[in-house]
Amino acid sequence: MSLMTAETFIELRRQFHQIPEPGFAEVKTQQLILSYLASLPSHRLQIKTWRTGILVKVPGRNPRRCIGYRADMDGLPIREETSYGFQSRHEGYMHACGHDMHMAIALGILTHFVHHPIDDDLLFVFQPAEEGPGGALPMLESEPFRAWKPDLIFALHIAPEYPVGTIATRPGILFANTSELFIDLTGTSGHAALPHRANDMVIAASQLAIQLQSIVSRNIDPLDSVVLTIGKMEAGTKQNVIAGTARLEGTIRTLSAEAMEKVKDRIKSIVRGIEVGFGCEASIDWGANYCQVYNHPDITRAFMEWFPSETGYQLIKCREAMTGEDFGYFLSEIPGMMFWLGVETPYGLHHPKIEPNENAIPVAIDVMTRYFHHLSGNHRPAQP
Ligand SMILES: CC(=O)N[C@@H](CCC[C@H](N)C(=O)O)C(=O)O
Repeated sequence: MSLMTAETFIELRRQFHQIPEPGFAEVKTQQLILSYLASLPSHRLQIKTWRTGILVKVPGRNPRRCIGYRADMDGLPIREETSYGFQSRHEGYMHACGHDMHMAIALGILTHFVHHPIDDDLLFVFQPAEEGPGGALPMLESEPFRAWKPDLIFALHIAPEYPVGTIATRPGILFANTSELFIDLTGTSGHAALPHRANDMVIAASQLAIQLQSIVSRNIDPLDSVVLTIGKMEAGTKQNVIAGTARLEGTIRTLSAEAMEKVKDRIKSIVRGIEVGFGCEASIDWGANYCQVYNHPDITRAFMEWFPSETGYQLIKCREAMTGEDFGYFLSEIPGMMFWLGVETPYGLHHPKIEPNENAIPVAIDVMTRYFHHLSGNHRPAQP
């Protein structure tokens, strides 16, 4: 792609980066996408909105089928610590999972096909709330999506650990099953000097956090992959008051649905034990649950065979990752695949200092425009 075009989408990414919004509140993000779309020839696009998401159809010349491409839209409640001159303007929120890159790439691919139509229809899906509570499932079930349901669907996710010019994927499971986890404990608060008249939830929560870690090491077959992370713990109100309440927030990741059930059963038993042992009350909320991302084996193998022969980029056959992605819901109904896009940066996903290499944006646009021309059996023009 030409340098000028690459700069357009890098600039758009920077604009998205400054307005990260939580799931189903992507109001400015939706507006920015709609204003960009308004700059394109309107007769080449059909647009529908669904909540804060957007569906854009680019009609083909002689469609046999519809090829879908999805980008997620939401940011994370993380305080940004990058060195960027275009940092988040939304205090306490950040695009720390690359969704700003994902949207810019989707608009780059879309723009190419507005100017260079292929035979097949294309559907671009801008999906809200990937980080939670999960926009993919309700969007998939929505009337606007059902009316335009594609026959195939693709998506990518940035990968800090791979160099720019590299992609990684695999047939079958790419990402794990996930379940959020919220546990509330209620005891009795009291004076810090009179522990015998209170029921301390700091101690109960600490015990619980440690006991939960025994599930993976003692209850799961060592040959299965499971992660249980408590990412946030809160208790009490002041240093000299015994805490009457505590809350643990976390996430569970498994490569099989059976392991997920087993982990949840064990959590219920351990939480019951804490209730009995500490004489407190506990409640569990499983929050948002995502199914695994399962890449269609034939489609993925075909992509992996095509990729090295038709692009100058490097392909890695990677292992499964314990990250989650509600794109798995699209793949549970529509054949397709997802891949990692190398953005080479020392900080990982969800880190406040992550600075993905923006040169990956034209790489991804180049790969996907080439691939959609190939899928549609149409020659791609030399200059996009
Ligand atoms: C790619 C990525 O980082 N995705 C998120 C998905 C979050 C799912 C849900 N909110 C949870 O925490 O279980 C991830 O954390 O893997």
